[in-house]
Amino acid sequence: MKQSETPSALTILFGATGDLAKRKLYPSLYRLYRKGHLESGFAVIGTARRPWDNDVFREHVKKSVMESTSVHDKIDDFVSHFYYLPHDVSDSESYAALRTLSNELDEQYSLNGNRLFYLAMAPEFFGTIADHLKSDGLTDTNGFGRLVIEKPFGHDLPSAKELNAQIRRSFDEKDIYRIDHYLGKEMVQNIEAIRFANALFEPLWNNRYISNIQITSSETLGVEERGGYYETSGALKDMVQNHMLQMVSLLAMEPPISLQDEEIRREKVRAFRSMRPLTPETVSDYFVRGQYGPNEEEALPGYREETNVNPESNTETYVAGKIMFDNFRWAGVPFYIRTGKRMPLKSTKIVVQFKDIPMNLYYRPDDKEMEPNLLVIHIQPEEGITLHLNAKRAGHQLQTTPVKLSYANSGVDIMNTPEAYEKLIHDAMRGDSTNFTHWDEVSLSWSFVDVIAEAWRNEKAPFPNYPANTKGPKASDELLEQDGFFWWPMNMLDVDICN
Ligand SMILES: NC(=O)C1=CN([C@@H]2O[C@H](COP(=O)(O)OP(=O)(O)OC[C@H]3O[C@@H](n4cnc5c(N)ncnc54)[C@H](OP(=O)(O)O)[C@@H]3O)[C@@H](O)[C@H]2O)C=CC1
Ligand SMILES: O=C1O[C@H](COP(=O)(O)O)[C@@H](O)[C@H](O)[C@H]1O
Repeated sequence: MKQSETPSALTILFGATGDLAKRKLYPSLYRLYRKGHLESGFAVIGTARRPWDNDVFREHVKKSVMESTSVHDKIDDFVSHFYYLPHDVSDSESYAALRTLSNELDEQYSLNGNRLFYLAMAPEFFGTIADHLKSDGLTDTNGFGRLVIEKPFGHDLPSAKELNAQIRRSFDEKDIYRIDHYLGKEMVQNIEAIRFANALFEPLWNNRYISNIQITSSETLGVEERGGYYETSGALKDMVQNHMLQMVSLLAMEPPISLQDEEIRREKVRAFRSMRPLTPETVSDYFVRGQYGPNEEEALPGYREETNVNPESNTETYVAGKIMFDNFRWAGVPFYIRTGKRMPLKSTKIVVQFKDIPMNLYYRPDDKEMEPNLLVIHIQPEEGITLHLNAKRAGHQLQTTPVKLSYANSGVDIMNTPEAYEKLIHDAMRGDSTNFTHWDEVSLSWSFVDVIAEAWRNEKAPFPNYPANTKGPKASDELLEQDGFFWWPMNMLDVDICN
């Protein structure tokens, strides 16, 4: 579908007074508006319990946009499309009022009955809201009715199944858009283009030429004010079950026969299915965990000192793991992943390490081993690609020197890079579900992660095991050392910005 073909639609936002709406959703809608993607008509109804009115809500939306960008053209026209309805999600009467307002706005803005129901609320409400939307007639229009839901989708496979069954009572799978915001990131979407639009890589994309793949997503922040949620989640469920495994599946999948959403999904699901399953006995061979402790020199608290965290908490704030695929393409190639809070760097990168050449004809002046070729995909904060090669050292017949070929989204490109949420909201409006997670992917990733979570629940860890603002527990390095590898240092891999 072309960018210009965004249909007119009413967005009904549950959780309109919340943090996600303020920080991500309103600024993203404004960016879509400024780029002209909402020209065919739009209106937004925000709902939450707070007794706000349209004016208070519009001021709130305006403020959130102003805080996120220095460009504010036509902001008053933009916010004039926003309406607020105080609403308790478990109260039937609220839905009658919502239906009346929706029908009025549908007519006023000629929205053709198209509706996007965006649930930016705690997951325990998802089932109730979906039920009411159907039983109280909000889905009963001639246009589309799509349900956009935030993570977490359950906290294990049984709860995810239950939640799925609940929302499927009211919505078909094709109308359910499960958000994984990593799939909206420009360079995550670029993984497919790098693989399938270059003659150079796809022939090498297998166990004959690749020795291992490393994905790192590190954060400098701690849990901040989300201790309550994080205690029930930990890094495994917060980051690995969704974002990390999604990136793994895009790297491991077979080429799809087209870029249609169902074709890509089919290949991702096949990749998930070929991940080697773990057992309670093998978990510790493949996965390790960590929890940050205090860093007194830098006055950083440990995880156990954070608000709403149990002082004896066994929750992991760091995970490193090795994922093996039992299929022809990847047999023997480890995919290493690691993610953690309170690390020294905010950075997400993928490193594809190629195998060494079979025989070395050159040497390095410092007697070091020649470095392997690396393809580095910089997801954030910088966006780009770097290819690490070896070239002849000028003036020396037999010596090589490492060189980098870099492409970085910079200047105009980076300013035009859509925010992940902007892209995903736009996709949901256009009915493109490629970058949303299908139930099959969710259920397979929970099956994989549940075994690890269960093993860890049953065994107390020697936490804390890394000080805040350091690179994680020793066990993470050992995981690779036992296979003869090491984590490529993040700072060494920084992309050179070419303007
Ligand atoms: N914040 C973030 O960065 C991210 C959040 N998410 C997910 O997004 C969702 C929302 O998160 P977040 O915005 O942080 O949460 P908040 O706690 O900030 O917001 C929750 C919202 O729900 C409303 N609410 C709570 N109870 C009811 C009720 N009974 N009836 C109607 N409205 C109610 C609250 O408004 P009121 O009190 O006025 O009723 C508020 O608007 C969660 O699923 C979270 O996991 C995902 C990724 C990142
Ligand atoms: O979903 C989540 O992601 C963020 C990290 O996202 P990023 O885009 O900043 O990399 C993480 O902080 C949060 O705990 C988790 O819920």
